[in-house]
Order: sequence, then structure tokens, then C-alpha cells
Amino acid sequence: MRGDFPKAIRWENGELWLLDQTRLPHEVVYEQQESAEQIHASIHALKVRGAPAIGIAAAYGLCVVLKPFIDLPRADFIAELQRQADYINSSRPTAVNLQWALQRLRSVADTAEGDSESLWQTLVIEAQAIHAEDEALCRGIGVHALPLIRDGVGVMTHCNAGALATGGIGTATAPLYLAHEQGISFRVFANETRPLLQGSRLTSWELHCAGIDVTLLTDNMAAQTMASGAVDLVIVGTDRVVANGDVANKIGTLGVAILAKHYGIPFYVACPSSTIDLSTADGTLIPIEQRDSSEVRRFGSHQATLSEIKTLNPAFDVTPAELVSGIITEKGLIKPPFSSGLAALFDR
Ligand SMILES: CSC[C@@H](O)[C@@H](O)C(=O)COP(=O)(O)O
Repeated sequence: MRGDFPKAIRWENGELWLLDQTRLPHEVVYEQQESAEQIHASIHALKVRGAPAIGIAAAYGLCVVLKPFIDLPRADFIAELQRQADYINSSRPTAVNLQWALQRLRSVADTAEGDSESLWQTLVIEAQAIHAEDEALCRGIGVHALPLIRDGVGVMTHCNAGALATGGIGTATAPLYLAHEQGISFRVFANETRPLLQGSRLTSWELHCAGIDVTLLTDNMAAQTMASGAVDLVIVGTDRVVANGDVANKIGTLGVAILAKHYGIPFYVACPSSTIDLSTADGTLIPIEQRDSSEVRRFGSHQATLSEIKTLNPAFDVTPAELVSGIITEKGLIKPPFSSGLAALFDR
């Protein structure tokens, strides 16, 4: 991946700047985030998106929001922290990294010594640690998934689990970037990902910028492409993996997994351990974000149907564990049955 590729999140001199991903690939514009309402809106509108990136942005965002309160007595500062964290956490329900990152800051506040100002500095250090760790976790995922990318393979992916969705080289894309660096020749099929087109606007753009051979498909071309024999494996990211190995990811992932099963193509999920939620037993308990109907009625900025037509717009679906061939984390590849392998990641 080229060093000058735009980063999703920049923390500079105590300021939070987010790349507005809704304008990609045509415009690269950063917006400074200055209030809780703005941060909430940026996450909800998918200006920053992808599970790890949402967590990082929320952690920095909480620091931005708390800065004006550093003169408060410590107990009042902590009360404000809890209130603002709850508010930012309500911006999107499915990606567990959002609550995970905010919980890390809450826990720091519970244990750190000192007045509100020094507590604020500690929160900033924790947010920076979350960001730096995510960069390392992406690379770790890439190292463990690299053996899957053999010379000549075709890889299908869905949505964007790339650099734009993380603090590093992405999750599903991490082995692709490493394989490309090593001169391995492979081909990527990026599903367009209706309704918000993360596959066409983001994944195909970021892989193309890196010089990776990427072919864009509309979502309804996935079956035919698999049937043609062009796809050797699927790798997707995830917003939440739960204790039994069920996987929530962008709407359409479940269909790709069912197709992969039909054609005997391995279906892998790549994620950092921060996306694993052992407190949720199975996928039926994962909250699925329902988004505004207007996103389905539109194609890009074009109104594609009548505004009175009813729609469905779940932003995510849940792929049952039995359709997943392996879960790749920074610690290695977990094979089914997943419950014990996932628990072992957390020494349980
Ligand atoms: C490494 S990101 C993994 C997932 O967050 C990604 O696949 C995804 O579904 C993103 O959805 P989005 O709605 O764009 O935030």
C-alpha cells in the first residue's frame, strides 16, 4: 500500500480530523470534529465507517468532547465522560468496536489517578494506543492470512474491510497488501455492496491505488462469477463475531457465504480481537442497524424509484458459524468449531 494513501483518521495537535468517506473516491476531504453532535453524525452518516475505524474515531472523539471540561472536579468530569460516551455509543449499534473502545476509556477513567486535566491526558494516550494497536493488529491478521493468497488465486470480498475501515492495512485486505508486496499474483473481485457502495467507492478504489488487480462486480454477479470458477476463496471483514462464531457483516455477506458453500469455495472472516464479543452467545442477539429508506430508493445521488415505494434497509446480516471456514485474527487462524478457539483468544 502506498504511504501517501489517505488515512481515515488523523489526530494532530489535539485535533481530530476524519476523512469524509461519503465523498470518496472523487473528493478527498478531511473534516475537523469539534462537538459530540458532529462526531455522532459523522459516525452515523458513515463519514467514518468500518468497525475498527469507528472505535478509533469514537475514542478520539470522546477526548475532543471532554477537553472543555478539564477544569471540573474529577467526579463531575467522570460523570460527563459517562454521559458523552453513552451518546457517542448510540451512533451505530452493530460494530462492537464502538462500545469496546469507549469502554477502554471508561475503564482508564476508573483506575487512573490525578485531577481532571491529567485524566484527560491519560484518555488521549489511551485513544492513541487504540489507534496504534489497530495498525499492528491489521498487520498481524495479514501475516496469518497470507498463506491463503497463493499465486494465481481469485479472491472475492464484500463491502470495505480495507485501510479505510481501520487504523492500518485493513482486515480482509491485509493479506492482499502483503501478498502484493511479495510479488504474488492474484485477482480480487470486489462486490459493489448496495446500497451505499462501499465496494465500488472504497474497496475497488483503494486496491486500485495500491496497484492490485481488482475487478468490480455488482452484487448480483457474485453467483455467476463463482460458477465460472474464477473465485478460489472469499475473505470479508466483520462488525462483530459472537461466542458461537456467528458473524455480523455488511448486508449481502450472508448471501455470499451461502453461494460460497454451494460452490465449495472457502469463506474466511478476518478481524482483530477487538471485534470479538464473547458476551453475546449467538448471532440472533446481535443488534442489526436499520437505516433510512432513502438510501435504498437512491442509487448514488440518483433517485431510482418513487419516494412512496416501501423499502427494507438492514445495514448488516449475520452469517451462521457453519458457513464460515475460518476466522483470522492477529493471533492466528481459528478453525471450526469456533467457540473454544474464540474463548482461548481471551484465555477463557
Ligand atoms: C474492517 S471493517 C469490517 C466491517 O466493518 C465492514 O466489512 C463493514 O461491514 C462496514 O460497514 P459500514 O456500514 O461501511 O461501516
